[in-house]
Amino acid sequence: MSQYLEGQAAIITGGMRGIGLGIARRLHAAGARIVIWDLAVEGWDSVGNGFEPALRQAVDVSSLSSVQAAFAEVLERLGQVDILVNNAGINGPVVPSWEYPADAWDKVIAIDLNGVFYCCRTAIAHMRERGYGRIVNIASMAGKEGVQYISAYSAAKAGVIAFTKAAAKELAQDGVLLNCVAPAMVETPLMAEMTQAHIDASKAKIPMGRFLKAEEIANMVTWIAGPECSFTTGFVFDLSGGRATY
Ligand SMILES: NC(=O)c1ccc[n+]([C@@H]2O[C@H](COP(=O)([O-])OP(=O)(O)OC[C@H]3O[C@@H](n4cnc5c(N)ncnc54)[C@H](O)[C@@H]3O)[C@@H](O)[C@H]2O)c1
Ligand SMILES: CC(C)C1=CC=C(C(=O)O)[C@@H](O)[C@H]1O
Repeated sequence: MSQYLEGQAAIITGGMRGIGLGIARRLHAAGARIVIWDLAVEGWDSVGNGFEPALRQAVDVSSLSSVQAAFAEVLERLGQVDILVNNAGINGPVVPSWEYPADAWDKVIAIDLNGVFYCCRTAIAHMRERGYGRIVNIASMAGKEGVQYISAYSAAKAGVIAFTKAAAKELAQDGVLLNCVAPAMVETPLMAEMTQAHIDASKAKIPMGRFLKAEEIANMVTWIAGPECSFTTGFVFDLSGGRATY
């Protein structure tokens, strides 16, 4: 029996660690050829990570030219892109919005929102031509609810959700499906940037009473990224342990 994503080519941004690495590992196990995009891609540990990507590229998703150059190389090397997972992201300062430094705000929006747009814009042209594509954007519960003291992050993730819905409607008849996932907290280096008080408060909101695991996101993303997800586009799939039921 063939694997779910046999032979498909998948780009995962921010794939060197954390949630992105978990998604890359799971898509690889489903048969996909993996392209890792991250700011730095040295020091890949094939044994520890459990697989070898087809390609690793140093890409800054907040730079359209960096994204376009890397995408062109992927097409040269792999011939196609079936799946794009926009996972790269940063948190930024944990401060009240009226004290939020403007340059830090711009950086969070540049990576967490503009980066998703740049990668989608670049991949969509190719996917439309082929009449097939699956894009999964990693948003956050913070984008649905708005979380205090991380206003730029919350705004960027809300933007990712709205962008996904808008573009999904534009592409609904082209075979290119865009969806988001909205995870609650996962224990990664990004979470460690929050204050302990915020981490505790976030956990307290989760009826299941525990943090989410990267593997749980990866399992959901794998289905959304494949052909069995055929009549759902522009949707926000929650991973919230019962926190969000709307
Ligand atoms: N950890 C959580 O609790 C949580 C919850 C919900 C959503 N998310 C989202 O999941 C995604 C991954 O988060 P994580 O916890 O694994 O974070 P992480 O910090 O562990 O990993 C993020 C990766 O993105 C890369 N990256 C950062 N800026 C980049 C750029 N400009 N270009 C390319 N790569 C860049 C980093 O180098 C890193 O490898 C993020 O979008 C985050 O917002 C995380
Ligand atoms: C910044 C990041 C680790 C983050 C903050 C808040 C969350 C929440 O659920 O309230 C998380 O989902 C996560 O995105």
